[in-house]
Order: sequence, then structure tokens, then C-alpha cells
Amino acid sequence: MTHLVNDPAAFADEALAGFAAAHRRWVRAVPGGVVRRVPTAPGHVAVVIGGGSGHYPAFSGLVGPGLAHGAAVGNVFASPSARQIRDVARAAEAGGGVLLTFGNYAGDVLHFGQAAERLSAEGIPVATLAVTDDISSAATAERDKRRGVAGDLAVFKAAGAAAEQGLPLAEVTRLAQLANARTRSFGIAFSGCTLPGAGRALFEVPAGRMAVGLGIHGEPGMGERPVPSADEAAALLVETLLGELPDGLDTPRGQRAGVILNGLGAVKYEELFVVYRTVARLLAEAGVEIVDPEVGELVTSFDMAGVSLTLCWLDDELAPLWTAPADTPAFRKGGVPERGASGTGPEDTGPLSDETPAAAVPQASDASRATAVTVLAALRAVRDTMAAHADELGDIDAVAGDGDHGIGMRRGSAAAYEAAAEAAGRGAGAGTLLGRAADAWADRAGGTSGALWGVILHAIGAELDDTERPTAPVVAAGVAAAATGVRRLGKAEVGDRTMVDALVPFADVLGEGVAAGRRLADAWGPAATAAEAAAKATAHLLPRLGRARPHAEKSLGTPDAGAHSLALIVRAVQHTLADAPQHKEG
Ligand SMILES: Nc1ncnc2c1ncn2[C@@H]1O[C@H](COP(=O)(O)OP(=O)(O)O)[C@@H](O)[C@H]1O
Ligand SMILES: O=C(COP(=O)(O)O)[C@@H](O)CO
Repeated sequence: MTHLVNDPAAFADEALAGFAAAHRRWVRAVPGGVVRRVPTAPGHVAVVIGGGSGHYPAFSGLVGPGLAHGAAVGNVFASPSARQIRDVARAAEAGGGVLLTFGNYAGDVLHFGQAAERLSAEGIPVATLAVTDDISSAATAERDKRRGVAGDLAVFKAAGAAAEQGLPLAEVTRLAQLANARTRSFGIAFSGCTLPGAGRALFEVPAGRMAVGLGIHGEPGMGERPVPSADEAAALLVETLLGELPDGLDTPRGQRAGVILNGLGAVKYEELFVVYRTVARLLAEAGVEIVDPEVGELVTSFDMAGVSLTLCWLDDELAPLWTAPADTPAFRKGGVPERGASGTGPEDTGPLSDETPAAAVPQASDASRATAVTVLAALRAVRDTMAAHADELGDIDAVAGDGDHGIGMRRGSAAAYEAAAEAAGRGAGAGTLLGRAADAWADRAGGTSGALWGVILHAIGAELDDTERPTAPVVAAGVAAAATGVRRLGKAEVGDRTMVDALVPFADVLGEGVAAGRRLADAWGPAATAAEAAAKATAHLLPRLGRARPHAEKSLGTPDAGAHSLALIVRAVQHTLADAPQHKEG
């Protein structure tokens, strides 16, 4: 339970501002997050990490010499946006290129991937690495689908130490990949976490029971067992991890491991030490040499009462990287030579990336400006609908996900409307208006849905452009392009239990109606009905992608949150179309 909150929607931004103010010796605030106070050494690789808020010290607390050069900081449990990541990377980059590394979550993968494309296009060499240490989130055969949890630290540490040596980007990336391939984590929890401002936890563990195989977003565990003693818990953690050694290791005997016993947020340090005492004994009995163990809160999930164990199996390349000095707000090791004066350097440029002045609005025809009025009304309806349904969407998402879908959709749609209204006030045509709304949604919401709604609005805007009054076929083509764009970016198809399940039938039925000669307002209704039916039907589908995938069975009976929000949106838009002045062509 979070006790001290102003506006829950502003919680992540306010926490980041306070963090930066408190840690000026190490970091400075830049648009999108923080970078080291002492700039990256010229020619060195910049290691840029990031993810949602709610995991402190991940990610901002791990910025400093020997570790990350910058952290992009998203909203609560939602990935930062591509623009935030790009802005942080630009601020951290010093001629040696950038390694973007993050936990393997859908939104993170989308936004960091897009940021990498943008940086590359600007001529900055860039590599990406998604951390996949959580063994409970996918079988060994699907290791690339695993989530990143406390093993993030081991991978970030390897990358940061390698970059500190001045190694080139390809080498820093190879060593970080090696650390990822040799890092495994497993966790247990006794209670779920509560999002700031929320009245109840994302999941409850029945009294006397513990969740096994937890994530770091308040997702329920993969299974449940009776609460063990501390020694039994330690034995479960150690035995599980010894049961899944990385490729190339036949036995733990004679191996070295960097060990992280991580508190998820509400487990006392003393309890962690009680558990660690047995972890250390069991590893020693298994013949494992423990190297520089870390016991404490390193990657958390608000007030989740849980513990995870991470083993990073060290070889001759990884061992010196794991033990190398580091000095960050939340992680210190050895003595880091001073380079530049502490607490000085460039001034803060502010944590938020939406403060840049809006770009000039291109010339638009009268017809397109008239269409923009309808588009703005539609975006207002979207915003109001998302605000009205935010709690419901959060509850649906909490069944198998991280409960933030309502927060993200409310924040994104509000930002989209605001940006559109601003553009309309400056005479924007419909295409520009939608483009501005798309960027604002993706930038301010982050998360999977932020990236995908950015794609949807961009695609429709590109078809509408700023010249003609769009005909119904033009709008239908925009919606079809949106469906194609979402599938291309998210790589989900119909049946995967995502928003694609509602978007594709919506686009198809709209296209058919328009092709049959119906006016847009008339074709839209049946298409919205198809989207609603398809969204409802997702309750019978097993998720194959995204945060809900590890909890496949739990989600049966509840519709997919993103499909449901899409159906709500298209229905809300229908009402604005019905009110709009109709032209004979649509
Ligand atoms: N690969 C994907 N392609 C399309 N939609 C996806 C994909 N992964 C997840 N989604 C959609 O995103 C929704 C979750 O959005 P959001 O709350 O932003 O997620 P997160 O918190 O996981 O980033 C899901 O309900 C699903 O509809
Ligand atoms: O919350 C995070 C990312 O969530 P997405 O589902 O990718 O938006 C982040 O905290 C994990 O790195």
C-alpha cells in the first residue's frame, strides 16, 4: 500500500524529480530520465537502461560510474516511450555508441526497438539487449520469451563494467549477452503489490500460502504452496536454480556465481539475511564458489512481499566485470576513481520530454481543417471514455497482467487529445492533428498500448493527410493500414489474445461496409459491433504474447484488456461520426 501520494497519475514523474534532486552527486535529470552527472568519457559506449517506475533502485538508482550511463524512466509498470529512451541515449552518448538494455517486456521491447531505429537513423551506433533471467516465465526451449527480473542487475553490471574499460560497442554487447545467457532468477511472494492510489493489491496470496514464480509487476505467481520456513524457502530457491544450469555447465561443482538475493519491496533486510545464511550454505555444499553476493532490494515491485534469488554463473570474462567497482545512488562496490567533480557538470534539463515546444503546423486546406474538428471531437470522446473506464480496464489487466492498462490508456488518450487540441488551435489539418496525437500518446503513456496506439493514429493520419476532406474509403484504408502497422510492430496475429483480435475484424468489417457503398458513419456501427464481439471472445483465448502469456490459464474467462479498450474506443468514436456533418462521399 502506498501511503504518500498526490495525484496517482503524476506519481512516477514526481518520484523521479525527487530522486534526481536527492542524488545530484550521481545523476542529472534530462528529458526522459536521468544520466550520469559526470558525462560519459569521450569514445566510450553509453549503457542506457530503463523500464517502468515501481522497481527502485531499478532503473534510475543504477546510474553512475561502473554501471549505467543513463536510465529512461517510464510510468508505473509501463515502459518508457521511444522518445524518452532516445532523449536519454542522446544525452548519454559520447561517440562510442549506445547499448540499450532492459527487461524483456512487450512495451520495453517495442519502445527500445523504436528508439534504436531512431538513433541509428541519426547515425548513432546502437545495440539492444533484452534481459531474460526469470526461469519461471517460460520453458528453456522458449528462453527468449522470459522476463527480466533481478538478473537485470547482473547484465547491466557486466555491460557497465565493460563500457568503463573503453571496449567497443560490439564487445560490450557480446559481454552483456554472455552475462544474460549465464544468469538465472527465481522468486516467491507472500503478498502482491498495490499501485499508488489503488485501494487493493494486484493479487492476493491466501493466508498460509505463498506464490511461486513471481514477476516484478505484481503479476501472480505461476503456482502456490504452503508458506515455508526461511530455510525451506532458501532450499527451494537454490534447488530450483541449480536445476537449470546455463548451456555448457553440467554441474555446479567448481563453478563461481555472482549471487543476488533480492527483496521485492516488503521483506525486511533481516529476513533476507536469515534466508541468505542458508542460501550460502547450500550453494557451498553444492560446490559453488560465491562471488561478491548482494543481499538487499535491487529490483522491486512496490510493496510486494517477495524474495528472488539470482545466480550469474561467472566465467573468466564475467568474473572481473561482476567484481569491478561501481558507484551509483543505490549500488556501490569497491573504489571508483573520481573523474570530474562530484555534483558539478551540466545543469539539469528537466525530467520530462514533453516540454519541447511544439513544431510548426504545416499548411492545411479548409476541407482538412474542417475534418480536423471531427477528429478532435473523436479524440475527446476517446479521452472521456478511457477516463470513465480506467478502473475497469485496470481490473481486467490485473487478472493476468500488471493492472496498468487503465492508467496507460487514460494518460495516453488525454495526452493525445491535448496535443490535438493544441494543433487544432494553430490551424492543423486532420493528418497533422492525428500525427501529433499519435506522438503524444506514445510519448506520454509508454507501455505496449502506448506504442501501438501511436501506430494506429499515425497510420490513419497518414491516409487522411492535410489536403482533402477524406472519403469513407480513405478512412477505411487508414484503419486497414493501422491494423497492418500494429501487426508488423507487435508481431501478434488474430488469436494471440491481444488488441489485434479486435482491431482486425473492425478494419475488415469497416472496409467491407465502405466497399459496399455505405457512408462512413453507417459502416462504422457494424464494425464497432464486430470489434466488441471479438474483444468479448478473447476471454476464451490463451495469451501467446505480452505480459499475460506466463499466466495463460488465469486469463481464461476475462477478455484481453487491450482488445476491450479498443472496442470501447471505436464505439465512442461512432457517436462523434454520427454527429459530424456528412458529405455525400462519406
Ligand atoms: N505484441 C502485441 N501486439 C499487439 N498487442 C499487444 C501485444 N502485446 C500486448 N498487446 C496488447 O497490449 C495490451 C496491454 O497494454 P499495456 O497495458 O500498455 O501493457 P503493458 O503494461 O504490458 O505494457 C494487452 O492487453 C494487449 O491487448
Ligand atoms: O513495466 C515495465 C515494462 O512494462 P511494459 O509491459 O513493457 O510496458 C518495466 O518496468 C519492466 O522493465
